[in-house]
Amino acid sequence: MSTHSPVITVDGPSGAGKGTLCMLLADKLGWNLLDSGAIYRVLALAALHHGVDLESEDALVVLAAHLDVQFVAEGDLVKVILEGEDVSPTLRTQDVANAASKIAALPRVREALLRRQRAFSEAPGLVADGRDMGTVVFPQAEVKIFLDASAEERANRRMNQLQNKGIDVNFVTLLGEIQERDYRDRNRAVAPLRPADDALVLDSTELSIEEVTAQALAYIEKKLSC
Ligand SMILES: Nc1ncnc2c1ncn2[C@@H]1O[C@H](COP(=O)(O)OP(=O)(O)O)[C@@H](O)[C@H]1O
Ligand SMILES: Nc1ccn([C@@H]2O[C@H](COP(=O)(O)OP(=O)(O)O)[C@@H](O)[C@H]2O)c(=O)n1
Repeated sequence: MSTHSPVITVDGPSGAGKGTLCMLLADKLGWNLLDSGAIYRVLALAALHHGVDLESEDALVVLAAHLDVQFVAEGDLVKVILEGEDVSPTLRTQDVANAASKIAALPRVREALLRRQRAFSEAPGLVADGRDMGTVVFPQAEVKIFLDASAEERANRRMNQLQNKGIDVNFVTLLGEIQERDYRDRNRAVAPLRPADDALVLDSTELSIEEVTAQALAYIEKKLSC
């Protein structure tokens, strides 16, 4: 018999702080964590490795069905192993992000990845980070948060993040890429980026990570005690 485990979804555009918030929430609650963007990124990387055309939906669906990926927790970090190789550093590059956003617009690719994402929902609970967690993947989730911030602030955060890793980036290029990805994510025909009707919309433009976490935790406490 399958038992029901609670789910908290955090959706929003790139650089809004979803990954940061989800990691803190999963840690604080002792719940499982799903970084659904990593699944789209890993499929994009597999396509690039195997020379699969990013517009070939048929080939991508086959690749998705046979995707050999493992997420291995190591302390605070999650190592991503694709076909036996640790691809964690490559996975976070802008090239892979842009490729992920292209394949994510294909309906049958999204369909092929649904079961893999839902399998993360296990006791004692799940914190799910993505674009369509509250609208499509876990529409029954007990708590839904949509985390947003201005495009400029998100590009700034991403630039600092990349610079801290020693990667030199140009703010204007980064902002352009983020806006292009936002546009594709918000306007695709299937599972577009949007807040679920029952989501709390949190604008983090003027908020610190601590303030966002405190507001999210207060909302979660209220929703889970109902
Ligand atoms: N509220 C915030 N204020 C300032 N920086 C933030 C905030 N939230 C996250 N960050 C930083 O912004 C960067 C992007 O955050 P991340 O959690 O990866 O965003 P997302 O998962 O939405 O793309 C990280 O370096 C993170 O430390
Ligand atoms: N649930 C999800 C998660 C990611 N994605 C796609 O995958 C891309 C990479 O997602 P990500 O969450 O790793 O990206 P960032 O927010 O970290 O920049 C996004 O731009 C989306 O196009 C999606 O379509 N649906």
